[in-house]
Amino acid sequence: MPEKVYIEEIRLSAFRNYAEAALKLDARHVVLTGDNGSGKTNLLEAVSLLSPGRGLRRTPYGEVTRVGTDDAFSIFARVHGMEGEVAIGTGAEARDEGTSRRLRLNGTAAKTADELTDHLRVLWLTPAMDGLFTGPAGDRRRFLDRLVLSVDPAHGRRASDFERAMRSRNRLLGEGRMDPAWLSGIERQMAELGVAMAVARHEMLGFLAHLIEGVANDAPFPSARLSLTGFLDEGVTARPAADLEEDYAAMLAENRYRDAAAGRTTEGPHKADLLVFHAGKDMDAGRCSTGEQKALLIGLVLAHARLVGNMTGFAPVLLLDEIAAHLDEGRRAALFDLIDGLGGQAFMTGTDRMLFEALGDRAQFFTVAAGRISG
Ligand SMILES: Nc1ncnc2c1ncn2[C@@H]1O[C@H](COP(=O)(O)OP(=O)(O)OP(=O)(O)O)[C@@H](O)[C@H]1O
Repeated sequence: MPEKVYIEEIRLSAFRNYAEAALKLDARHVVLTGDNGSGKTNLLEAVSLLSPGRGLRRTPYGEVTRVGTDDAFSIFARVHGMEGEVAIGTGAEARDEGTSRRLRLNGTAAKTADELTDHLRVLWLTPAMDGLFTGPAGDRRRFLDRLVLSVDPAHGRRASDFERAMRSRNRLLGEGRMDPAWLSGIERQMAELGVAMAVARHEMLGFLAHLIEGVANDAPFPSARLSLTGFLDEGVTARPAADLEEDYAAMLAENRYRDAAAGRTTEGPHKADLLVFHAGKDMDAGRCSTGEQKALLIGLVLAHARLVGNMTGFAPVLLLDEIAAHLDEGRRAALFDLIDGLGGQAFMTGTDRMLFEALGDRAQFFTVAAGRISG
């Protein structure tokens, strides 16, 4: 069983509907119940900001800061982390800050938010992800990239470097500057980064497939079969990276005039799509029922959590927003056992405390009402 990482304390200031709030925790799971709009998801969002990126809602930081306050939001947490106890402080520099936040680890300014992954990994499942299988490919790509990022923090840097190179290429093409030497240099860089991204994504699918295979057929959550399409496809696993880079660089060179006319790069890792099949029914997830899709998603997130635990030796912190709402009693109890079996700390929300009864004393229970938390 992987070691447990858990949040011992979290304090919020000027965060969403919280003026000030503090939560002291032991290593158990955390159940937050309260009415709609009371602040349950906001609290999960604060925990999600203990990982790199913009958190589970991906909103600009200016919107996160409490309306009507002059000070920017801040979050402080004490975590029993992967390298022992750590104090994490984060928040926006200024009230209207959109895209950057400061981060201190044990009182010292961190160079990049990636340093957070040395201490804890945070994974989440929210109702906003319910449309994942039927929504745009970009959402599924982002979902997959987050999976990769949680075991391979360098994936984020590769993706942003690729984006930057692609923007330079698009700009040159858009301005009609068809300088072959300059373009070839950029395209070579795009090829290296793009193939590395594709390989990392395929590797993640391989790991997950291996893990899912080991799950019994009668498990309460159906198994997913995953594949990638839209960029290099099967070739990624079958051929050496150097050959794939050659192919992609050649493709980019050949597409220059077409891409100039389209105003964008038409082929690349930014065009990939994650295909999800309900393995038991051999059915495209997008055509499964709402309940089946939710169950598939839960199964996928739990498999991912197990993978992170196996690969790092530490169980991730799980944020499960309204996880119990649409499950019958038997499935709920089975879900809690599965979550507990992962060995980490899970935060779960719902409107009704009764839904979480089967957790018993495996969880600490809190009530949230209008931006206040009580035990
Ligand atoms: N920047 C902000 N300043 C003040 N309040 C905000 C801010 N952003 C969001 N809110 C408010 O926070 C409230 C709580 O939202 P939250 O999503 O946490 O509710 P919830 O308890 O998860 O509810 P539900 O059960 O409906 O999902 C909402 O009423 C929202 O308007």
